[in-house]
Amino acid sequence: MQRLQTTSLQVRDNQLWILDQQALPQQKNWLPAHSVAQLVEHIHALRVRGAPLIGLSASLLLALLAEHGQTRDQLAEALEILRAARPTAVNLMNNLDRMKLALAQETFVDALVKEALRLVEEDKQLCDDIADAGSALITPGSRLLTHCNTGGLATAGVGTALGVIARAHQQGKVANVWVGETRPLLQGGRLTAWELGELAIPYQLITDSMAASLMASKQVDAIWVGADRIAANGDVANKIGTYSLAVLAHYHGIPFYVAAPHTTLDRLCPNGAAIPIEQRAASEVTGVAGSFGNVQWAPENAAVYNPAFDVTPAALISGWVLDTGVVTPEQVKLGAFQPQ
Ligand SMILES: CSC[C@@H](O)[C@@H](O)C(=O)COP(=O)(O)O
Repeated sequence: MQRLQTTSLQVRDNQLWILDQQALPQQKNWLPAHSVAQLVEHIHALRVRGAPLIGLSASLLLALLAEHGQTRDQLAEALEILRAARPTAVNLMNNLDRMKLALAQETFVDALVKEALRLVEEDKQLCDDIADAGSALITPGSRLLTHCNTGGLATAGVGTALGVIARAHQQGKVANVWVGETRPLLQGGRLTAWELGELAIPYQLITDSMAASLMASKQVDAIWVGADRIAANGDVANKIGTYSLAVLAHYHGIPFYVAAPHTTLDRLCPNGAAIPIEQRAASEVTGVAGSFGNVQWAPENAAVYNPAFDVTPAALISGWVLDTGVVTPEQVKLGAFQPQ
């Protein structure tokens, strides 16, 4: 396969490499994702993360394995293992459905490579289209709040919610970005803060629990988040903490927007209650481990609840900003996301 480089994925020497998003921003380590076992482990450890990126990395790996001579049966098995690597983000399943069609073709090696590269190119365009549609909703002088990381690290392009913010910044409309640190794994504090710094966009980092008082003191004009899955009724699964921001925004009369590509839509999922929510290890809540060091603050064997995502009901969302344009609450009620 040709050489390929996005912010956090690389194909070189006919192998897949990933930028370790658990070590950022302190370390910039490119790690091998040469086998299904390696990539699945990276996804579980959130070294590869962000709904679009997970789907793209799995598709690229399948194509590379095909080029390395794996049989159709081996690839079909690999595809199913990759599909199960992350339950909440539907982009993975959507991308792999397309790869499955390519695998069924007679010249499947060629078809898989072309399809994986097409998915990467499409994702860049989806991000650009979301950024165009979303930035039109942002008024000059805006103070925006975002959660988790939805930027170039999480996609092949400029990102989703963060792409909107970056585009609006280019248009001179962003006064400040409030970045929620996003406990427990700090995707906001580590990744979004880093990306905003690289883009020279003014931001201030807050702990998640500071959002309410910021809104009460009228320092937030709009909230922009991404999505891991959008159900047919408009409910949205996204990083844990998104729902509390939506409730707070509703109370304070602040617009709350969800930005995502159409590959995040799951028309067959009737509502948020049907979205599987990944539960994660207690150790993520009882302390920190990894490139920050190894610190445990909770008592040994503390009981922990650690869902990775929550569901924001459609009723709290002001608009779903897709690559196809802005979908309003009225359009969602009339069935815009229902099976076609
Ligand atoms: C463009 S990324 C969209 C979502 O995947 C993002 O908002 C999010 O919740 C990411 O969670 P993460 O667990 O860090 O992958």
